[in-house]
Amino acid sequence: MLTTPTRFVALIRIPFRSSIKFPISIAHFPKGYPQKTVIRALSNLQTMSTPDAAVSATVTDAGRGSITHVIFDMDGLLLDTEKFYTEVQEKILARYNKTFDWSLKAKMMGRKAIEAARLFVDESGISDSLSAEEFIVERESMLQDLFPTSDLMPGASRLLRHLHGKGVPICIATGTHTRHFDLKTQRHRELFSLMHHIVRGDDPEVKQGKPAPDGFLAASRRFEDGPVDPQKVLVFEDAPSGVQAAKNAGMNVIMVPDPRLDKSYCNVADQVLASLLDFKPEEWGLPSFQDSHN
Ligand SMILES: O=P(O)(O)OC[C@@H](O)CO
Ligand SMILES: [Mg+2]
Repeated sequence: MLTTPTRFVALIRIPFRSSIKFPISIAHFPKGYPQKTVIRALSNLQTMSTPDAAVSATVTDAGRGSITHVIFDMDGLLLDTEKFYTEVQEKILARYNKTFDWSLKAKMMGRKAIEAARLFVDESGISDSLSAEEFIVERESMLQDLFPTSDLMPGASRLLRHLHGKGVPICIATGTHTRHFDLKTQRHRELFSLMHHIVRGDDPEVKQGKPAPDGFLAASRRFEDGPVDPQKVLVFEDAPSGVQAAKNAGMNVIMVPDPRLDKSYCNVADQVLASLLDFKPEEWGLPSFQDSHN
């Protein structure tokens, strides 16, 4: 169960389909929020439907104002590609009788390739045998055949089509370089054509990779009416570095982490969801879904 810190947070524990009814306990709301805002935020939460388990639902800063633009991360968030990196990195480490664990994975996710590679060889203790550059070359050759088979994450198509259909400007800001982007998205060209624009890891305006805000700030500038007030931007991310990059850009961020990621990495995001299917657009001032996925 993932929770996020208490800053302007109503930390709500609502056990679903359980006999015990916990009272809704409010951490605290900043002074001066109109009573109706607090009540609206709580009533929205009470209508959240998440099956079967108690969930710690959080809504930060209920008066944060409505979202007008949405920026999506790609790997691990829209596309189920992080598993390919894990698989290949495990194979490479096995050659050195080492195992690849999630604490190193958590640091690498979302970063530019060379930055992630340096972390990999250094923290695995193999830099004397394999340089970061050699690791990238070897990893790329192994990923070439995997990337074109990339599947969408649950709820990705539904959310992108919903927001696009309602006229909400959406785009992507990814650490992935162009050559890999084309491979990963080749089965999903029509869906990705709904994006207003796409900022990739090798974009000239992205001087530094996540957790630097460069990619999200460049993405914000390229909307029709950009640059957009960061308070009006909602970012979706799967990686700690990406969440931090969004916060560094002054934006709102929802984290949808791999369930194997230690929850200590999930306490920076404004909201944490188990899946895009659990996202409630109306909580953020965006048009609600007509369907209900569950
Ligand atoms: O920024 P995203 O799309 O997650 O790309 C990360 C990718 O470089 C692999 O971790
Ligand atoms: Mg990602």
